[in-house]
Amino acid sequence: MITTFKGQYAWLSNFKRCEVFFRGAAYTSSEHAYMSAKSECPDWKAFCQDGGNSPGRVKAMSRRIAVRPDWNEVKVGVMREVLRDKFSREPFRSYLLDTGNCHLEEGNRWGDQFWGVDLKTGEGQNHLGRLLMEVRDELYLAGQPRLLVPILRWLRAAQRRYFPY
Ligand SMILES: Nc1nc(O)c(N)c(N[C@@H]2O[C@H](COP(=O)(O)O)[C@@H](O)[C@H]2O)n1
Repeated sequence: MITTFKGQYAWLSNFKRCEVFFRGAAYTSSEHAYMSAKSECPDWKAFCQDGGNSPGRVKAMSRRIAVRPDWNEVKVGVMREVLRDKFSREPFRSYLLDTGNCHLEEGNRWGDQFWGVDLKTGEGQNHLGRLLMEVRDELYLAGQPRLLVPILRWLRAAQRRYFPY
């Protein structure tokens, strides 16, 4: 079970610098790309595309902008799209596949119970970890014979549920 995206698993964090192409633009982390979708304002897009702004600064500034009204409905889809791009490329593709079928969750101390799991309370919906496992399954299943895909998908989900290590 991987329960924190730090140290040897820091590459799973959205704050890890990497190349991401998202909706026609290049970004220097999945956090930059994800945050860019919070607003269609050209100044905001430019701010997110500027690799000189750290992921933490982009996240902090996103609290000060007028976020699109339907953000809560679309944000999981945006994150899925961003992660698919990040992990389509090496070395991240291989790093993710090499985690096998291990359970992934971003344990955190910044109180995020939506994307991760709050280490103080043990509570959290773990949407980031769930999306990472979904993208990993897609990459894994893409290399398998098509006829076996439904069975393998079911087996992987069952294995994660009963043997998360
Ligand atoms: N503060 C902080 N430090 C990190 O190291 C993180 N990985 C994150 N998490 C990311 O923050 C994003 C959520 O932002 P919203 O709450 O949707 O505005 C998401 O990318 C998390 O992975 N935060």
